[in-house]
Amino acid sequence: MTTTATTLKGQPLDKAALESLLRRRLFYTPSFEIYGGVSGLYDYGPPGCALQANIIDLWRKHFILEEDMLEVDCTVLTPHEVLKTSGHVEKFADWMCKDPKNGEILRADHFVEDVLESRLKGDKEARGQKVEEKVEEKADGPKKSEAALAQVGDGQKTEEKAEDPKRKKKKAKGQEAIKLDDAVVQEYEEVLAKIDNYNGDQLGELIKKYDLRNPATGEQPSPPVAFNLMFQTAIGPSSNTPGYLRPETAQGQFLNFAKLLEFNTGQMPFASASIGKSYRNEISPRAGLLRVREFLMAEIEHFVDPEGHKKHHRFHEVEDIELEFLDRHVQLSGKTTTTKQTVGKAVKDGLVDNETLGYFLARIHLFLKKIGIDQSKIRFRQHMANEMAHYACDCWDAELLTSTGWVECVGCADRSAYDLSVHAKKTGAPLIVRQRLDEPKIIEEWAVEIEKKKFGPFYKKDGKTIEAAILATTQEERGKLAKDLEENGKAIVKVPSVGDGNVEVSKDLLAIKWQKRVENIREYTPNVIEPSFGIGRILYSLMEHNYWTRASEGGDEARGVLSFPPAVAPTKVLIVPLSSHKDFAPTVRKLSQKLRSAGLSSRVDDSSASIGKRYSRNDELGTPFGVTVDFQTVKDDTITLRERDSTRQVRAEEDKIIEAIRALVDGTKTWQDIESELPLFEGQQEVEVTVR
Ligand SMILES: Nc1ncnc2c1ncn2[C@@H]1O[C@H](COP(=O)(O)OP(=O)(O)OP(=O)(O)O)[C@@H](O)[C@H]1O
Repeated sequence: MTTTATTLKGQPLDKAALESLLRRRLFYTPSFEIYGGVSGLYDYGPPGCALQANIIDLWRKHFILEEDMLEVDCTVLTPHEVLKTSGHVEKFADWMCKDPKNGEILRADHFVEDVLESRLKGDKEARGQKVEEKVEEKADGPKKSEAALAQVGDGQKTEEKAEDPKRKKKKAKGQEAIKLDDAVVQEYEEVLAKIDNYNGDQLGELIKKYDLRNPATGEQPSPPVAFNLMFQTAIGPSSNTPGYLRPETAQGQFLNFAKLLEFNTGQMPFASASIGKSYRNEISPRAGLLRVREFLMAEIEHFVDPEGHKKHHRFHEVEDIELEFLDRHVQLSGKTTTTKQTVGKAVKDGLVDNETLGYFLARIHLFLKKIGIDQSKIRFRQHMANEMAHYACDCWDAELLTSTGWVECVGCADRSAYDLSVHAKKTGAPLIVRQRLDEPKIIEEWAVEIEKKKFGPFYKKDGKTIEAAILATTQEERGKLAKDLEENGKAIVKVPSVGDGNVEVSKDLLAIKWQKRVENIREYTPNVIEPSFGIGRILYSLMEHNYWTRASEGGDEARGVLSFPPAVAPTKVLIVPLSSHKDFAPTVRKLSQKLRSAGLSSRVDDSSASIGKRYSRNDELGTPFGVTVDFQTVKDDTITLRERDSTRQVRAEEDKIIEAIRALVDGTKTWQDIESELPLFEGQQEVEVTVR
């Protein structure tokens, strides 16, 4: 697998050049910049919006339409009660520590990671080895990238500022070349491989054990404390309904489960899906779009019967797809080596727990491939036990390799029956499936019969608690109670909250009988498999994976190209009139109209720049096709069509060219097909031709 940051053409990635392009072309920009900006908040400009809309469009087709998912759009504002029940109020937190000298707030795991990595880097330098730029780093990686992009800072808190001068000092200091013992190097590497698995105490121990100090001040930060990532608010003017901005779209989907099941005429399995903004008050967001405080998520909740090993009826369609797996045992042994194998084998061998989970991992892979993510830069990493969210029982992340290392872009968790169960328990709403059985089931079991008239008056205020405890007994416990009642006329029931916890019951207050009953309906709480996509992270990775540079003809400055697949490219066609001659205007208008009618977005560039310059401007925007209107067009209605990556051109009548573009955008034809169908055009000289 690729491990270094390279462009699409294998060139070393010049991140600063890419970021300058993205800023210049207004893909995205720091929010509130003229007020100094706020870390972790970004606005998208026109190409960014179009790119995001196209990714979402493909996502909808690939998942919602393909699988008949039920789309919902739930509110961002969420009452406290809901997120308390789901466990987010208590557990949705990261570990944070503070520099005692300058008050800088640090995310504990990232701090440990940063310091150990810079020590390892210093060691490599001391040994005279080549030092690669941060390829195994997490999303909050090299902060310089964000500094270059954003120059953000809200002017309030030290940790909020992107271009923190102390950070520079920290980097400079962190890179000192000091040789470490081989055993220490190995230990550091092991810690880094399982960095996501440590809790707050363990991170605190690592800070002490390795004497990790903030390079900005030379101080050891305070012991890590939990910091809840949710933004709190109050709903309504009286402020008596506390709430939060949702940290995920999932809860709205769970709360609507019963209605969605009914909408689906009671059929299982089924999936709901939602696309919308989520909010997390990240401790120190410094990695551009990779870690922000407001971001677009696309989430699927696939509800499945837990009986029958969570089989999936379309698993056979994906079982031969090969993925790179990084399992939890490998990480725990301190390594990051992946294994390439088919999803079918991974499920068969138990590496991936079940078919439904495996099905979605493969479908995620296919989606990422479709939108143009580099195949050699995708891996699926299994969560380690401590790393898993409080609701998950197994979890795999689709990670993409970027210049800041491997970044989780899609999480795919088996949330078991956790969410539906806790909400049902709290509200009493039946978040269950009632399945009519094909054949009635005869069930033989111990059943409790309570003499209500005597039981209540006998136990008075404790009656309800004791009854609940008896009804909650297992079959085995009931068998023992039945035996005691039969032999002694009385028995002891464990009820911790009453008296000394041992309550005596007698056979005139209740009976426990061996009974047969017929069951026609089976009730169960479905399990949930949840693929959860962070669209911003995918979008940023897509930009890095599709970026490359080609030399201009004069050999001067290399020009950036974003080779997005036509389906996701922000604009599909650039229309370039040869000059501003008035004869071209009607043709350009007609052509734009026809492209619009064919559903193809286009932009006209009738500036006075050379044709080559105008094309290269649009190469930076990732526009895959260009058409030139010249004097020949006015005469015979023919236009040239230029393909962005090869810069090759064909020439044909307008309608044929529009049809060719349509086929190229919807993926039914390749450029090679078009070249074999339409005459090549070689009359036009391009400014840039060769790949550096
Ligand atoms: N702060 C963020 N900025 C941008 N995208 C995010 C952020 N947090 C999560 N995401 C996206 O949402 C997806 C699902 O969220 P999930 O809760 O699984 O992330 P997470 O495990 O908390 O991420 P991380 O460990 O990187 O903080 C992630 O795969 C990621 O693409």
